[in-house]
Amino acid sequence: MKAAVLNQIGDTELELRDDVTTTDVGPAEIRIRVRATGVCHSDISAMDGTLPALAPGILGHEGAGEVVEIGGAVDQFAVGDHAVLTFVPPCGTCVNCVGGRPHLCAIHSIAAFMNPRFVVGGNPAFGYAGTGTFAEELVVPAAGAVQIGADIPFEIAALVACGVMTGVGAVLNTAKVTPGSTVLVLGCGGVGISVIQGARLSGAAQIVAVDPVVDKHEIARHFGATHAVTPEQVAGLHQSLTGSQGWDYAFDVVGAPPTIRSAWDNARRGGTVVVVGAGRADAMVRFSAQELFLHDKRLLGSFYGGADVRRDYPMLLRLWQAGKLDLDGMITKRIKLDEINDALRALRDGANVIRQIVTY
Ligand SMILES: NC(=O)c1ccc[n+]([C@@H]2O[C@H](COP(=O)([O-])OP(=O)(O)OC[C@H]3O[C@@H](n4cnc5c(N)ncnc54)[C@H](O)[C@@H]3O)[C@@H](O)[C@H]2O)c1
Ligand SMILES: [Zn+2]
Ligand SMILES: [Zn+2]
Repeated sequence: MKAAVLNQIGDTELELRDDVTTTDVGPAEIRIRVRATGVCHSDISAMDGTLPALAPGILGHEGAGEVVEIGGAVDQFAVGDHAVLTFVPPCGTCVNCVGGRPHLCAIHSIAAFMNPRFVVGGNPAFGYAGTGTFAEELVVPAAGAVQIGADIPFEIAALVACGVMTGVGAVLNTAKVTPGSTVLVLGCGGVGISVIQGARLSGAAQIVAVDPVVDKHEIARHFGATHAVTPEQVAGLHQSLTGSQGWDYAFDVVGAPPTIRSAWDNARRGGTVVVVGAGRADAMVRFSAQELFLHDKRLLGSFYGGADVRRDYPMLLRLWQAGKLDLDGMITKRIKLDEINDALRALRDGANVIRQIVTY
């Protein structure tokens, strides 16, 4: 089959090949024919070494498709089912799963680092984050997919698998934004726009979107931002909009020390700071020992939007069906796998794209 292969960490291009295969479907696994996948910044972060990944490998982790084969012990899927993938398949029995925090389950994620599920030119190759949706087919544990209705377009379903779950989930599950509150969102990519939509759904009274790419400001307003500015303009709004008190909630959706620091500085005393952006392991953010207690702020990390995928994927798709969550509008461009390197370049260069979707 066709797939885009990352040969080594540090490569800026993926190699398009048509001789890629998967491993056989194990008893507790399923084979999915990928029908749509988004391109997320975390794919670029795998290529440049910001986030852990193994090479050779197949990137892509925001996908949806059709079940085409099931293992002997799988009873929750049938061939022909439509499904959304997840890069954190919950094992169901570990302390995190039992404790109601299945997005922190590491059982399948660790296994994915040890068990390559692709074969490229006769050699084993890893699926990024246990997935690998830049391939026409992939094999995942049955827990790595959630069944959806056949009436939901695959491109809409794909968005939910990472960006929308992460962004809306950071608002609803992690921060628990309350009606009437004020929200600052740093970064207006696919995940940041999802944070803006989550804040709008939560009834936030003021949503200030920040992005250096001015063309994204109008898009941010379309999705619910009440104000949209460049990073340089934040200080002015801090004064004029919040009376120099700061915002109730501040989200970093970039993952760089300056934006994390800005989220902290711009949250009000007693406010909530949420780090959604995924930064490098060696990038440090400085806080004084005094400010951490004195301002009584909540500094929260948000991994995968605190997702309980079996609860939250259907919830997000119901919101879309009800016209309350705009997913169609997040698709800037539909492309074929052959154009994947252009799409990665556009995202890396900060072009005016929210989500580019590969359809198969
Ligand atoms: N927490 C998680 O589990 C999780 C899941 C998915 C993605 N992520 C991370 O979320 C981040 C966003 O992902 P994305 O796909 O939306 O990326 P993206 O590239 O589409 O968007 C990032 C946006 O940040 C903007 N930006 C750059 N510098 C800025 C600054 N100084 N101030 C404000 N905005 C700035 C860019 O112009 C761009 O619009 C990435 O770090 C990604 O790896 C985290
Ligand atoms: Zn992602
Ligand atoms: Zn678990």
